[in-house]
Amino acid sequence: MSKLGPICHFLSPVSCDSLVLQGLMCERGAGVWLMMDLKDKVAVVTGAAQGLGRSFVEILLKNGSKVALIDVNKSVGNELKATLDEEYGRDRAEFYAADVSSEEDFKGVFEKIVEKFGRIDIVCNNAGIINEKHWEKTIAINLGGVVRGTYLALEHMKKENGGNGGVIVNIASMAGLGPLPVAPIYTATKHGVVGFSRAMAAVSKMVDYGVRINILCPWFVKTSLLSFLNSEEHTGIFFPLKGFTEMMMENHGCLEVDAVAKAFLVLVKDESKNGEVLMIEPEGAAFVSLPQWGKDFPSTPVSLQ
Ligand SMILES: NC(=O)C1=CN([C@@H]2O[C@H](COP(=O)(O)OP(=O)(O)OC[C@H]3O[C@@H](n4cnc5c(N)ncnc54)[C@H](O)[C@@H]3O)[C@@H](O)[C@H]2O)C=CC1
Ligand SMILES: CCCCCC(=O)CC\C=C/C=C/C=C/[C@@H](O)[C@@H](O)CCCC(=O)O
Repeated sequence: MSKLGPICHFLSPVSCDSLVLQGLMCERGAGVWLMMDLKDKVAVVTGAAQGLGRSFVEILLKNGSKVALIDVNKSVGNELKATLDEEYGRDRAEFYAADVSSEEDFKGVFEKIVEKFGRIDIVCNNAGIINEKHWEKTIAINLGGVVRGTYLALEHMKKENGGNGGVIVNIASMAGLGPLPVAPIYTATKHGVVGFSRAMAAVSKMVDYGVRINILCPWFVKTSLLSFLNSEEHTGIFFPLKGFTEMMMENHGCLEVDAVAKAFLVLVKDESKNGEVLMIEPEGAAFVSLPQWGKDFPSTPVSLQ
C-alpha cells in the first residue's frame, strides 16, 4: 500500500507527467496516487485453468507479470501452461495442481511458488463452485479456500515477515451483496468472502502489513460455471428456481470474461484501494459503498418499550 498518497507536491511536474504517461500514476481530485507497476511482479491465481481465472492470468501476463496458476484440474491446467509458454515464453507461467480446500495442498504449492519465483506480489483467490446439494464442499472451497489463500498470501507477503507487500484480490460475486434465492449456500459463501476480506483489509491497514486486500463482485459471466445452474445435482432442492437466474440474465445480460479482467486490474493496480468492493455488471463497473458501523449505517429505530 503506497505510503506516499497524493505525491504530486513531492515530485517535480516533469516527473509527475512522466509517471502519468507510463500509467504508473493516476490523478484524482487534489492529489495523485501511484499505480502498481506489474512488470516482473509475481502473481498467484487460483482456479486459473479456465473461465475468469484464465482471464486474470492472461491480463497479468500481458502487463508483464509472471504468474503461478493453481487449479485442481490438472489436465486443463497443464494444457493452459503449454499454451501460455507458446505465447509468452517458458519462464513466465507455471502450473501447480492443488485443491484450495486442502491445507496440505495449498500450503505446499505456495512454498513451491516462492521457491521458484523468489517472491509473491499479487494473489487472486478466484477458485469457486456451485453445489447447493453438497453444501459443505461449497463452503470449503468458496469461503475456506479464500480464507486459506488470504492467510497463506499474507504469510509470504506481509512486510513484518520480510515480504514485499502487495495486493490480494478475492473474487466474490453480486451474490455477495444480495441474496440469490436459487443458491442460499453460494450466497452465504460470497457474503462471507466480502465480510472476511473487508475485515482483513482493515487488519492489514492497522498492523501495516503493506498488503492491500480488495473484493471483486461480478454479475453473471459466460463461463462453464453457469452450466451447473441446469444441473439438479448442483442446485439441489432449489432446482425449480433455475428459471430465476435465466430470467435475470435475459433481463440484464451476461458479461464476457475480458470485461471482468479489466475490473480485476483496477483493484490490482490502484494503490489507493484497500478494503474496496468493486462490482461489475453489463451496465458497467462501480465501487460499492457498504454500510460501516458508526458511520452511515442505514437503519430504522424500533421502540422496545
Ligand atoms: N461465472 C459467473 O457468472 C460468476 C463467477 N463468479 C466467481 O468467479 C470465480 C471463477 O468462476 P468461473 O470462472 O465462472 O468458474 P469456472 O467453473 O469456469 O472456473 C473455476 C475454476 O476453479 C477451479 N476449481 C474448482 N474447485 C477448485 C478447488 N477446490 N481448488 C482449486 N481449483 C478449483 C476449476 O477447476 C475451474 O478451473 C468463482 O469464485 C465464482 O464463484 C462470480 C460471479 C459470477
Ligand atoms: C448460483 C448462481 C451463481 C452464478 C455465478 C454468480 O455469482 C452470478 C451472480 C450474479 C448476480 C447475482 C445477483 C444477486 C441479486 C440479489 O441481490 C437479489 O437482487 C436477487 C433478487 C432479484 C429479484 O428479486 O428480482
